[in-house]
Amino acid sequence: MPDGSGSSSSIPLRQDALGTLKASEATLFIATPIHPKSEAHADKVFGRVLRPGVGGWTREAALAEADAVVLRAGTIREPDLLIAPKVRIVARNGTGYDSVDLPGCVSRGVVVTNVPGGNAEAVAEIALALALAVTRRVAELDARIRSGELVRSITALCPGLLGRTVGLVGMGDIAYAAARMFSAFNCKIIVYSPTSPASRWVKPDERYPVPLAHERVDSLDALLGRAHVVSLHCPLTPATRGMIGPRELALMLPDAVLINTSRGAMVDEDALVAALREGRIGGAGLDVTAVEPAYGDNLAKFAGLRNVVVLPHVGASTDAAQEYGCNAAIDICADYLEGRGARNRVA
Ligand SMILES: O=CC(=O)O
Repeated sequence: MPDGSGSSSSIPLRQDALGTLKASEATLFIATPIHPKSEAHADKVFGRVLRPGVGGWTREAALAEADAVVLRAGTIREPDLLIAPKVRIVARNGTGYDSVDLPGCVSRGVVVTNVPGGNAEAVAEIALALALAVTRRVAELDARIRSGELVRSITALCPGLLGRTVGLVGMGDIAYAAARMFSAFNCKIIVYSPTSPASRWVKPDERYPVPLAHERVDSLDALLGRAHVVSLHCPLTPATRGMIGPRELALMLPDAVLINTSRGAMVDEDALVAALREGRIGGAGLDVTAVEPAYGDNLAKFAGLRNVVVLPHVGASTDAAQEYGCNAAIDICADYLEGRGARNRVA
């Protein structure tokens, strides 16, 4: 994963070729709707804000005019870049940037940025919510009583979360926030990351003034063999795509629960469904699926599985996270166009 210090590409940046531009005279393209307060912020900062489907603008026409793009949901791919000759920056509100064609941007001198950490607490909350929902059978029992079934409490026994071992894969801001939250349930935190330095896990920060008790394990296999909850918190890269497949599922404890709030493609869903159907693991909580949106046929494979809770990729969808992250992406675009550099640059 890039370190955020910018790429060393020899391709000249569009910004350098075109010179700086006042945001108040520039055009911002907001690719998909963002938090209403951030929509208003964009209108204040930029001279013109274009939104597909608003004021007669199509996505194509707006891209052709835009100097900068703010991306929340959706993607910016090669065909978009081909029709966006003026775009100098794509600013993603979010941690992941797999939705942006990075090589395509780099080859055109377009800078890409993200907002790391801006939604860490929000995503961690959803990881915790999913872990509770699955280990306490919340969604299953709700669905059963609503369908008219009389459920006696003695038939609803479950392992619960208190004191269990939570294995976090990844050591970024989201994993850190998740570790703090799971710690409140007296969980033992074990973490595995092939790449991350662990500095902030031992140095308290202002939000968590005591060092975070955790044990770092040196392989994914070691984590899978011990964790009652396995929670994924790494970016989707060629190395992490399909990282949880049949072999890894077979290494998990028989009552273990898999939580994925990162990217669906990190899990081999067919192997996961087979493991769940055969009762080889305890359950799964998925905020992300291989094919999104989680709707209609995309969800068919999970039909009838009571031990799975699926959400429509809402980890980052709190008011606070969205307003903060979208405002940050807008400000990053303005700063960059006006010559103050590209904060959180990933390409
Ligand atoms: O999915 C959400 C993000 O990338 O922040």
